Amino acid sequence: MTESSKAPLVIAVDGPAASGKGTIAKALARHYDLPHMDTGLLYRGVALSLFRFGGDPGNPFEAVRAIGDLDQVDPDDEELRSETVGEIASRVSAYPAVRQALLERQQAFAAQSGGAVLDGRDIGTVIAPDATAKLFVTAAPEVRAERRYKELIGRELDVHLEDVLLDIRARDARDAGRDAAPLVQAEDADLLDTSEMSIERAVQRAIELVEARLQTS
Ligand SMILES: Nc1ncnc2c1ncn2[C@@H]1O[C@H](COP(=O)(O)OP(=O)(O)O)[C@@H](O)[C@H]1O
Ligand SMILES: Nc1ccn([C@@H]2O[C@H](COP(=O)(O)OP(=O)(O)O)[C@@H](O)[C@H]2O)c(=O)n1
Repeated sequence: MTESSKAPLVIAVDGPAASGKGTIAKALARHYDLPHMDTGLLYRGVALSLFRFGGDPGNPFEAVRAIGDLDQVDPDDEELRSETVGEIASRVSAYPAVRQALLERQQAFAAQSGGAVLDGRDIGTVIAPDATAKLFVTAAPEVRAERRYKELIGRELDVHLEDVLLDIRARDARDAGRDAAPLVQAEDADLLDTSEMSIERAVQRAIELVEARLQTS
């Protein structure tokens, strides 16, 4: 096969909350000079619109309607990355109609001609099942809670470690237990447990895993 006929490099990075998947996905995008999509922001955007405009996250129709307001959500809005919005995102993301309505833009991003890196919960299983490399990034819940706690404290938010751990456990259970595109490691994904890894080590390992897949693709 000649260089020009090679399939574009698509990297799927999935995993639970605060496992480090976003950090790894961004680093891979930089390393391979690829565009990156944080798909969690789409679900968080829907959640933030509902939260701001008083919509009911328990109502799938209202959640689908909020997708129409996504373009008005400021990606730098502080609230977008809050635990409250993450919690609402995990509720609305369980609705098949919400997932369906967000499917096309994620698949279009994954299918762009130059390749792409996407991170989320169902990239390797649903959005880009033919991705060149799939990583399932995880870490122990206590480690993830500590990381998220530090991140929130760094943004001067008033949070308690125990509450962050409870939120993370609740989100894990909901994301893994739902019927629609549950959080699950794709059969052909490489597991990357970052519990005892620094960011640098985790990124280095992620690159090694992608390189190994490139050798065999
Ligand atoms: N291996 C690691 N060691 C220590 N901290 C990490 C590691 N990976 C990520 N972090 C930090 O943990 C927090 C959550 O990481 P992030 O990549 O946003 O997770 P996710 O996208 O899975 O929610 C961030 O503050 C990030 O800097
Ligand atoms: N591809 C995706 C990405 C996020 N989500 C949902 O959106 C929520 C927020 O995702 P996120 O990736 O921003 O959350 P963190 O892992 O950064 O805390 C998750 O708890 C999932 O319920 C999803 O269902 N599918």
